[in-house]
This record gives sequence, structure tokens and C-alpha cells, in this order.
Amino acid sequence: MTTTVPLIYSFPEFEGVAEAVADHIISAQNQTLYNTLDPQLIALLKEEQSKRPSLFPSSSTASFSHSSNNHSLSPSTLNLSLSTSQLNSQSKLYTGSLNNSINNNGINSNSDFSPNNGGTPISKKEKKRKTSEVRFKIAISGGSLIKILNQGLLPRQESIEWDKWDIYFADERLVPFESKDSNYGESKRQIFDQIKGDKKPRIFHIDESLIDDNQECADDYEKILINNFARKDSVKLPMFDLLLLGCAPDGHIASLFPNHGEQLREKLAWCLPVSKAPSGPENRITLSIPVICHSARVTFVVEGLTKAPIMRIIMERPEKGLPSSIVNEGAAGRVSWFVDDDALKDCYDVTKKKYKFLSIDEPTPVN
Ligand SMILES: O=C1O[C@H](COP(=O)(O)O)[C@@H](O)[C@H](O)[C@H]1O
Repeated sequence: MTTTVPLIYSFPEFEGVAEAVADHIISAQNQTLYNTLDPQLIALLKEEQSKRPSLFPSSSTASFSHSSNNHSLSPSTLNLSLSTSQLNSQSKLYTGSLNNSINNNGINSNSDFSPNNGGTPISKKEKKRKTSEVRFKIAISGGSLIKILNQGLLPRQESIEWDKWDIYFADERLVPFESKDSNYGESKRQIFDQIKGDKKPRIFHIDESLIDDNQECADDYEKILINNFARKDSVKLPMFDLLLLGCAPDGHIASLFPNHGEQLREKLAWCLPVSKAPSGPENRITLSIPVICHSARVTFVVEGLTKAPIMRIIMERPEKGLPSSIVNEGAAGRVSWFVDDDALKDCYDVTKKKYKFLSIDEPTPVN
């Protein structure tokens, strides 16, 4: 393995990390939706958009999984003609032939009815615009990242266009959503339930009824990804606009563990079942390394003294092949790290950068 140096933004305090990560996410949102970071241009483009009829009337039922939402991705709505195993074998190079009747939203376009417009038929022109609407596709992790997002994003909601976000999960622990260990459950409680206004993101979480079967749960989540990323075009891998990862003291990222070598070498599957995880809930699902490395931006957020030893290995011993070192290499040029000084305390050989705020003025430090 060669040594690839990712961007490392360092912060004296935890609070600084949360503010900068929020700025980074909002900048990625603006870049994705408007292809610019210029606030004046963005304001103009938004004004233009507001003159057009709404493509996606605001929704209060914004959470998607195969079975938990009857207007979205239920198997019957999807009319999937392939079995899970067929999908698995085909998932290696999706041809987009799953079902032409499913549009970008995971909504059955055969019906010619939008789910939220009170049953009014939609015109062909509208349909075309709908399919080409740009959305911000972000995958988030659980663990400590959720608190960072709570602290960083919630005060910035005026800059966030929630209704244009598709939120996925980098991994999930297979526990009931009500458990504090559930990545979706905790994000819902700490972030999604705190969203102001009626413009909600679309959230793609696992099917809670499958938590006792990690293979089926992973296949099911992979199907969601296939329908959303590979239905229209033939794509080998989904591409998130931004993928946010943490890193645990034992070196696992998402639910990819250092000692699970076979999973780290997976080349084809998008989503993997995980059994016998050495820390936390044993059964999980996770995005694979190729999916993570294919993201437009991969961002690690790591803070706290307990992470100092692993940070040293990641940054100074890439040859050890920790999951994050594989990503540093595989997504070279698109990886950034947001780390506080505590977590960087044992790293002597890294070049730290000061984060430059792009979507708001830099916050003034409180003395
Ligand atoms: O188990 C998990 O751990 C990692 C790292 O969590 P952290 O609390 O140490 O930041 C997390 O990114 C992942 O989503 C989660 O399932």
C-alpha cells in the first residue's frame, strides 16, 4: 500500500468540529444542488426554482424502507421480478432493468399519481422534470457522529434544504429502532425529529422487521440502493454526494471491522451482512469498501482521546491495512478528516490544515 495523505482538518475543541462538519455538509449540498458555493447565485437559482410549480410537494411521510412505507418501496410497489439471490448475482453490474415503472423517488410511476398531490394526475412534462430533479444524496454513520450532526446541523437549518436530501445509512446495527444502539433510531430522535418546518428529507433506513436475519436485511437494503441508484442507468456502484464516517477506537468504520478481512476484500456487493462484530451489537449490515470509495466525498469525523492510538496507526502506519487506510487509498483526493486535537495527540507525522468555512462566516471563538 502506498501512502496517500488525506486532508486533515484539526480543531482544538469538539464544538469546532461540529460547526465545521456542518459547514462542510452544507457546502456539499450547495455544490450538488447548484454547482456553486456563491451565496448570491444560489439565492438567484432558488428564486428561479420557486417560480416553477413544486415538483415534490412537501411530505410528512418521508421515511423509506421496503416494508415500512406503503407509498414507497414495498416489494409490491416495486414489482421486483428478480429474487434476492438473482439480484445478488446481478447486483454486480446493474443494468437498470429492474423495473421501468419505478421513478427516481422510488414511487411507482405506473399509477400516474403523485403520492402527495391528492391524487391529481401529473403531466408528462412534469414527470420528465421530476425524474431529472437533482437531489443531495448523503449517507451517514451512527455512533458519536449523530451528536456532532445534532450540534452542527440543527442550528443551521436555514441553510439546509431538507426536502432535497436523500439520507442513507453507511451501516446499521440490527437492533429495534427504539434501542439507543440503533443508528436510524438515534438519528431520528436526535436529528430528523428536530427538523423544523414541513420540508422533510427522504430517509432510507433498514426494514426493522428483518433485524433477525442480517443476510436478508443486507439484501433488502441493497435493493433500496439499486432502485434509487441503478434503475435508470447501468451503474456498477452507487455514488453518494457525501458519505460521513466515524472511526471507533478498535478501527472499525461503518460496520467494517479490521479483523473481518474477507469483508474488507469484497469487490462486488454493495451492502454486506456482518455477524460476530467484536464490539457493540453483533449483527449488523454495512456498505462495502467499493461503495464507500466510490462516493464523491468521503468524510471522517473523529474526536476524543480514546481515538488517539488508532489515529496514529491510521495516519502513520497505512501498511497495517485498517479499513480507514483502505479508504484513504481507494478514495484518494476525495477524503477529508475532521479531527479534534485530542484524537490527533499521538500523531507526529501528519500535516494538519485549518478548516476554511465556505457556507457561513467562521464562528468567532468564545473565550
Ligand atoms: O458501531 C459503530 O461505530 C462507528 C464508530 O462509532 P464512534 O461512536 O466511535 O464514532 C460508527 O461510525 C458506526 O456507524 C457504528 O455503527
